[in-house]
Order: sequence, then structure tokens, then C-alpha cells
Amino acid sequence: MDDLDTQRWERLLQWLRDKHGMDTDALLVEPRQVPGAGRGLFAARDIPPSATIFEVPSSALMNVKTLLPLYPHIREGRLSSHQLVSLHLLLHRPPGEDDSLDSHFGPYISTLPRDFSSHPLTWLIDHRHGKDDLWTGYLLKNLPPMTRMALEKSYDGFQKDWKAVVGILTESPAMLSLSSRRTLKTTEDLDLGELLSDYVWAWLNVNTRCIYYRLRQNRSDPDNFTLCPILDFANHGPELTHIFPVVESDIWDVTIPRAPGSVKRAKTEPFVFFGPSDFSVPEGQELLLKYGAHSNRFLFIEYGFVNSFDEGAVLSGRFPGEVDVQELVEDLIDQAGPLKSQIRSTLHRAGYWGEWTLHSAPEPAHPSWRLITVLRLVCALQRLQGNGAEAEAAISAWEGVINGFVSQMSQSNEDAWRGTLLKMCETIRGRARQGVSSLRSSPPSGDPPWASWMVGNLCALWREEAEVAEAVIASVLEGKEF
Ligand SMILES: C[S@@+](CC[C@H](N)C(=O)[O-])C[C@H]1O[C@@H](n2cnc3c(N)ncnc32)[C@H](O)[C@@H]1O
Repeated sequence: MDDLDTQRWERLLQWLRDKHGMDTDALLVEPRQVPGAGRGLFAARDIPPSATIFEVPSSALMNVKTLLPLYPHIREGRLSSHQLVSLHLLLHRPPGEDDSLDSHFGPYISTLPRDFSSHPLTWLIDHRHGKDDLWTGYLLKNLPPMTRMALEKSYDGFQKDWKAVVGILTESPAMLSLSSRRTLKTTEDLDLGELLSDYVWAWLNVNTRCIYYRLRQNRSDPDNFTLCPILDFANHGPELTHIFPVVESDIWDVTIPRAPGSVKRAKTEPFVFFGPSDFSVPEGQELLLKYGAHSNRFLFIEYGFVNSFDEGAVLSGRFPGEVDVQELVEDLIDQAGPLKSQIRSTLHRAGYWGEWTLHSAPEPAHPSWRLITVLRLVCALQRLQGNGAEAEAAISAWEGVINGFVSQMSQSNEDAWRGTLLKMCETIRGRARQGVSSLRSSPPSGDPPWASWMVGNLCALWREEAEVAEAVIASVLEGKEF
């Protein structure tokens, strides 16, 4: 890491020790630069099996519980956790290369990445505001269609949060006085364009660095996440994970009887991270955290990178490739003639709308059950050309399959959907080959430092589509049962 990053890390440790009582001498990790992945966490000395690698005091975590008390005018539930944490970052963004002046979390905020220009959401936001340059326009144009669709969806989520944050700043201008930024003290000279780019920075920091952390009684409450210093330096590893967060606790919002009545106390134990239980990690090795069993499309949209794989690894099933075929299935439904709205409503009613995917692993390469199910329905109904009674009969035969009463509608329906699947895979393969060559054909000049790495990411997304399609074609032609 460069000197600036090292100083920021030292100040972070000092803050954790002096303000939050963390035992920083017990820390078994340190940050280092990782080519192509920013900074990562490394073993500072040999880590024996089952060691506690660090414990972060709960007061140093940035989440809905630690931030709400700083904003008395925001009632609980008014902003989602993502909105609240990103609002706090927005109000305390470090100016240039300086440190954040936030008196509560400044030393932590100062360690966050300063630049998200390589993140695809930044390109789309710039594009929507007429600010895209040649490179980002080129990359956006060359995204696989479903990746583009997923990016648009992420943009919608961002927009919703941005509107909520602007709404609260407009309603309670006094909140700006809580900002530690000299340029952000009053609404009078508030430049929404500038504020938007600050908010992109804040929002992406939350999106790329938050981790599940139980704060609410309901395990699936969307407020159950936090930003966590130190841990958020951990990079993703697709297979092995070396860091195990202790996410559950028996002590939960303990109610301590105090006279008179009782007071609900927030969870106060530190957030604890264990190392692997069955092997040790030698000094100098990077500790990875599996962010989840995510597809490359998801990693790209959320985090701005993909898991790389060797040519042919998806095709052979060594790398688990996935293709989302939502728009191709929707096209198919739209071409299904007079019964297309009945197909849509039947799928929605039965809970089978969307999540239609192809997979290269586990072998044989296969369509998902949900995709097989929709193809069965489309193939059964598209040939009926609006015959109501026959359509009802076909739908009830289809329901017999989804409810497990029979294994198929008919042999001819099985042949029909497998044929449709084959054509769909040929389309994907052709489109993906075209995608790779068009990506390589005419890149603009004046490339940013991350350009060739990012072209590699886009190529990987296209190659994955081509190899998954190829593998599923082989499965169908070999008559594999799915
Ligand atoms: C939680 S942060 C990890 C720390 C980060 N590298 C840093 O410098 O602060 C997540 C971000 O790290 C980067 N990253 C994580 N794992 C990666 C990987 N396997 N390959 C490339 N970039 C990765 C991505 O930019 C991602 O959005």
C-alpha cells in the first residue's frame, strides 16, 4: 500500500483502540495491495486453526443502530438502512485526498476507496446524466443484454435511495449543518449535480462493503447489515473462505429490568471473526471471504469485478457458469400468439415468473427447473392459437407436472421444449461470439488505467454465455435427462 493508505490504516487502528477499546494487538491481519483488486487482508503472522482473527467493537460498526442516535430528526423506519448509512457517508465524504472530518467515524470513513470510476453503475449514472465519456459509453454498449438489464435494475434501486435522501435533506435542511464538509453547510448553494456524484460514492461504498449483521429480531429484515472496519478490506474468493463472521448470538436486544420498568439495550458484543477451523493460514497469505455463491453477472453489477476462469473451464463444468435467459423467454412468450397474456398470467399465478437460467455445473450442463417449466407451458400453448378449452386443458396438465402428479405433459411436449431450448442456446452462442469480437474490434483511445482489465471482465461475461450455451447444446444433443 502507498504511504497515504498506510497512514490511514494506522489512524484507523488508533481510533479503534482509543475510542472503542479494541485490542488491536490481538489483530492477526494486515492490509496489502492486491493487483487488480485494490487492497486485501493478509495474515500478519501464522494463524492457527480456529483462531479469532479479530473482534470489532459494536460501537465502531456503521449501521442503523449506531447512526440513528446521531440524527434525532430522522424517526426510525423513515430511511432504510442503506439510505441512512449512505446519507452519513455523503455528509462526511473526505475532501480530495484529505481525511474525513466526521467526529464519530472519520478515521474509518477515511479508509474507504475514493474512486468508483471503474464501477458499471457509475457509467450508467453518468450516461443518464449526459456525462459519459467514450470509454464508459463503449463498455455500456458492449454489455451482454441480461447484464445490462441487471444494471438498469440496480440503477432503479440507486435512484429510489437518492430520491429518499434528497427528500429528507429538503424536508430537514438543518441536517446539512451536521455535515463535517465545509462546502455542504446550507441548502442555499446546494449543487444537486455535485451532491449526486458524492452520493454515488457513498452508495457504492455501502453496496460493495456491507455485510450481514443481525440487528433486528426478524432474520430477514433488510436493516440487518453493517459496515465493519477491517473486515471490509477482505476480497472475495470464489471457493475457499478464510474468514468466518459470527453472525448469530444468543444474547439478543437484552431487556434489562431497571427501576422503574425496563429498558431495551442494543446488542453490545463485538463482531467476531474466526479463521478456518481445519487448517492454519501461513503469514503473508491473503485471507479471502466468499461474498456468496454469486454468478459473475451479479458480482459484476454489485461489486464491479468477475471471477476469472480459463478458456474451456465453463464448457467442461470445472467453473460453474450461469446465463440468465429472461429476455429470450419473454420474446418467446411475446411470439406465442393470442395466448401470450394467458401464459404470462399463468406463470405469475403459479410463481414461475423469472429466474430462468442455464448452468454449466453440476454436470450435465442444464436448464434450471424453472426454465424447463416455462418452456413446457409456452410450447404447449403456442401451438393452440387461441383455443380456450384446449388451453385450459393444457394448463391443467402443466399444473399436474409442477405439482408433481406426473413427470411430463406428453412426449411431444418434451421434444418441443428441448428443441426450443436448443434454438435458444444457439442464439446465445452466436450472440456471445459476436459480443466478444465487437468488444475487441474498436476500443476508443485515451483509456483509463482500469480499461484493459475491464475489457477482460466483459469478455469473461460474454465467454461464459458462449460456453454455457455450448455445454447445454451438447447435453440436449446427447439426450441428457435434466
Ligand atoms: C469489500 S471491498 C474489499 C476491499 C477492497 N479491495 C478495497 O481496496 O477496499 C469489495 C471490493 O473489492 C474489490 N474486490 C473484491 N474481491 C475482488 C476480486 N476477487 N477481484 C477483483 N476485485 C475484487 C471490488 O472492487 C469490490 O467491490
